Amino acid sequence: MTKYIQNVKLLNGQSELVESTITIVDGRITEIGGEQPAGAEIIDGKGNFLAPGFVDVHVHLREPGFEHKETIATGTASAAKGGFTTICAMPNTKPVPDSVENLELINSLIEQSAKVRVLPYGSLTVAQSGDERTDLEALKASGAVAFSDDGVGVQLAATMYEQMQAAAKLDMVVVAHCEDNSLIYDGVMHEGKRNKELGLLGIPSICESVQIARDVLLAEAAGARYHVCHVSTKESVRAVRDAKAAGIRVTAEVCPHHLLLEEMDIPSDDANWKMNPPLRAIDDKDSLHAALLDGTIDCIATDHAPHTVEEKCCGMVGAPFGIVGFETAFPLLYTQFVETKKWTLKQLVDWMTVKPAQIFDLPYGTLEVGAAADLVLIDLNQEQSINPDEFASKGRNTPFTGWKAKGWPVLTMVEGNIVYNEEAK
Ligand SMILES: NC(=O)N[C@@H](CC(=O)O)C(=O)O
Ligand SMILES: [Zn+2]
Ligand SMILES: [Zn+2]
Repeated sequence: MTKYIQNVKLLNGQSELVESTITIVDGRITEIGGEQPAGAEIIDGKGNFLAPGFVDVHVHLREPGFEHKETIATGTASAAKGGFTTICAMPNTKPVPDSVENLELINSLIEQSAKVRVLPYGSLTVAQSGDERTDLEALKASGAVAFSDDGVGVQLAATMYEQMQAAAKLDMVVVAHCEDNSLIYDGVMHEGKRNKELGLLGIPSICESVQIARDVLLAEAAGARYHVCHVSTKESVRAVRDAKAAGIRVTAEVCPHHLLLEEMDIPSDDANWKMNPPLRAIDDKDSLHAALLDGTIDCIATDHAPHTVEEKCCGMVGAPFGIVGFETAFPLLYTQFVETKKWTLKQLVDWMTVKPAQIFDLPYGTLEVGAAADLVLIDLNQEQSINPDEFASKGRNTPFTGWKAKGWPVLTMVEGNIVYNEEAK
């Protein structure tokens, strides 16, 4: 089966858009800029920008166990609509993928209903309880992309150290949600200025940064590959930067919301602004930008975390942490940072494709000949305002309602198959 996408613009190494074509045979890219092959199915790119499908190494699909928030079907439909073609699913489901049996159950659910490529994490501890360690070798053999207890921090240094040693033997990455439970202080937002104005308890920056500082030293001692989730504070940035300078094998991700928002943007006690880690101070936000630009932070990940309207209805105190991310990530980052010339389009695309793929040795996020034809066509001129009622996700929990943005995906393909088409709406 041959497909030929004509009339598209591709990025070159100088971040310029150049007219081209893509030929796909049996789900793989076979030629870039070639002539139309005889008998090919023709797809008109209509002059839109064509990028590698986005790779998101931090997402929550909620199934099994929390299908009222999201399912693999709705979560992957949301990913496809946002231009994501490979996503790594976090293990805070019920059951937790802490055994071969549970991971195989998740694999079979993915097989049944995923619209994009889903690579599941295995957990670091049984039931993510932080006590009993999981069998990482068995989880790897059953297809775990990496290991994480995301949703909670690993409290005991020895547990983290021993799992890092086990992961190092397997040449696998340990992925950490860094949060010291003794430093949460029942907070629901950042401990700074805005929480006092709103009369809400705050989570201090050290809650995150001290655990990162601990972990990079453990990773050094274990010789492990260590990846930090959703970095949010300037002290965390410094810990990662210093660790990299010392030759420790650490990588890090940042979420769109931490690049776009800070604590003072929170309009009121509204749980659509509640996520973990919380929106920090403006100098934290600035340091995240500097860290992306200097390579301290390697990539962008959404931490797509859907919850129900009922759970998010009634203020921050009772609500769960988390906001959705797939369908707003690219348009917001493109509009706010590429259109304004802070970043090049190539930088943004690399942070959402090859950079995350490299951390996990994934062969995705590239348009090279021979690669899987995972791609997204994006209309860079189309402007829309964000309306959660139009999300393919079950989640409506976003702080970006009403924001105007350009750069909307119009067609997404995984292995040459169309998984989202704006025209089919
Ligand atoms: N980020 C969040 O605020 N919430 C995530 C958990 C997590 O990523 O730590 C969730 O699962 O809802
Ligand atoms: Zn987390
Ligand atoms: Zn998460």
